Amino acid sequence: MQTKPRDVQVFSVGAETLAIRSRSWNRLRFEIEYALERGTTANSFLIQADKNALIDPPGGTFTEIYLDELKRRIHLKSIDYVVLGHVNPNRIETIKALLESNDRIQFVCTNPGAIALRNALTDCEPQIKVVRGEEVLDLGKGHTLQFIPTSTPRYPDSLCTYDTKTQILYTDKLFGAHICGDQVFDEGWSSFLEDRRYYFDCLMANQTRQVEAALDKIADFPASFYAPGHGPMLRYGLHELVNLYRQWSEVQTKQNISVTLLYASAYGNTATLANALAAGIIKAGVAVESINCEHATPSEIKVAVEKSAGFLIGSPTLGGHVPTQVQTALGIVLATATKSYLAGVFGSYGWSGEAVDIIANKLQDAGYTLAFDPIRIKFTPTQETLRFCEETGTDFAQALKDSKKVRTTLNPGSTVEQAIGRIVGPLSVVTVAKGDLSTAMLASWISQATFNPPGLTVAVAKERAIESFMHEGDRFVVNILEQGKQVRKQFMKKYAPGEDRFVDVAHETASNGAPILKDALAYLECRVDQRMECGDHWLVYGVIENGKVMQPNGLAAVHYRKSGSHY
Ligand SMILES: Cc1cc2nc3c(=O)[nH]c(=O)nc-3n(C[C@H](O)[C@H](O)[C@H](O)COP(=O)(O)O)c2cc1C
Repeated sequence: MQTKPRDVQVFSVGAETLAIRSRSWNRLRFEIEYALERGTTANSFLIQADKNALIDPPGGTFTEIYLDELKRRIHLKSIDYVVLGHVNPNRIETIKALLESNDRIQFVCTNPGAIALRNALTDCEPQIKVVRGEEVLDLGKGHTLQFIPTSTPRYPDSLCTYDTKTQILYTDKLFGAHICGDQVFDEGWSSFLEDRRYYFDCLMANQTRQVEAALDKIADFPASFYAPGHGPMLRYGLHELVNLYRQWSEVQTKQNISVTLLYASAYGNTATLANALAAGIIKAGVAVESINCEHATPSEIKVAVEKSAGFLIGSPTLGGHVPTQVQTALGIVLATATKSYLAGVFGSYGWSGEAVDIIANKLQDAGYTLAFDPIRIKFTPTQETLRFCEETGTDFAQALKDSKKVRTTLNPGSTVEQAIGRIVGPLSVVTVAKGDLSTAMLASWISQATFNPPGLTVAVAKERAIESFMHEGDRFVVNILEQGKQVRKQFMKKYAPGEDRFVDVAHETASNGAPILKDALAYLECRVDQRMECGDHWLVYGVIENGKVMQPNGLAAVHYRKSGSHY
């Protein structure tokens, strides 16, 4: 893992335009969108024309190094505008520091952005230019800024900005990726595809209606490149990624089952939990429609609930209460959803946390089944609690699929199904560990794939918890089990979200960090080289870097089946 200190990279990306990229080489935060651990960049931009505009200053972790670098390029006092693609609590620290040097700054943002900014800056009266879409901002020297509000549940104040001179479209959250590196543009763009897809799955897939609307809006602006808030700029793979965003969105819209995810979040903690739950649900092939209760109309909520088979309600506790907007949403749910809907409740709290219990009790009193114990998380969620939420989301989706009796496309009892059942593989336990987290999966869809380099493939169901630990560059161990030994039993049971898979299992740590089962016949230490999306599974190709036979006289346990419709 990289241990370089944070730094700031400055690069000219167009006439009078600098990209100022604050870089974190390590995982920046716990939110699941950072889980691939490739670091990130917080991209800010400076346009120096007759007037000077700064776009998207970074969050508090970068304030000092960012301002030091910025001061080398411009007197802070000569900044006229700060354009905000969205306002979040994180960014406020840098905004306050900018205001201390220059109280003349005019902020440019949407109306929800202005409200958030005024709430966060209680000890001053920031000058704000609210944009709704028709306004233009003339900076001189040909730089005219146009604004495109692209509100989403997660970022209701989201704003894209277009500069007519450079034809740069500043896309903020859209088209980002959490990757850190020296590369400013996306040369060899397809090599970032896994990161972009992961970012989409975590942040966009639960709000595809709004993402598709945003894509339609920005399509009208001829862009030389897209400048997202995180990761490399999009020049070479621009059209391809826009098409992929459409395709990935369409996959969600076409799912047969959907869940409505209703929440409110004053400080972002409940929203983070909502995102992790959504990622777990989506991974299991069930669509999610996220609704931020603070910004949704009653009819939007009603329509979403009517279309779905289950709902989740998330709420912080504020002043011992459920915020009014969540209460209203709850009322609509109670009036709309039949008792067959599967339900779940979650929320972040500070000390008493009544909101979650109030909602859970109301739902239970009304006769709904809660699919999991209400999740209450104190203040900011940790890496473990977010994993727990993700797995809970997956179980929730599975329960819905079971209740709807979603079947494989194989015809039970057919000759094809029986023939497929004759495909055999070594019964194994695949193990992984990352930071404090570890997990395992019983697997038999494993096969040697290459001689040079030595490599194998493992088919991992999309909803499997271990899937999140098997991205490019991740390490894993295949423990091949021995015939006649009963190791498999421990791994055949159904685990609760976050449950430790290694209790009472003799194991040690491989040089790649993953657990080796001491009772295995042999083990192979692998590095994920590629993964391929194949229907309901990911086919993971791993290069074998180390391995050992532990029982030289033993035989591999082989899994014989009568039918190809189960493992
Ligand atoms: C004005 C205010 C009132 C709060 N009241 C309560 C409370 O009564 N009980 C409680 O457990 N936490 C309370 N909290 C703590 C929040 O629930 C906690 O910060 C939580 O993480 C907020 O979740 P959010 O980020 O999703 O808004 C309060 C926080 C604030 C700012």
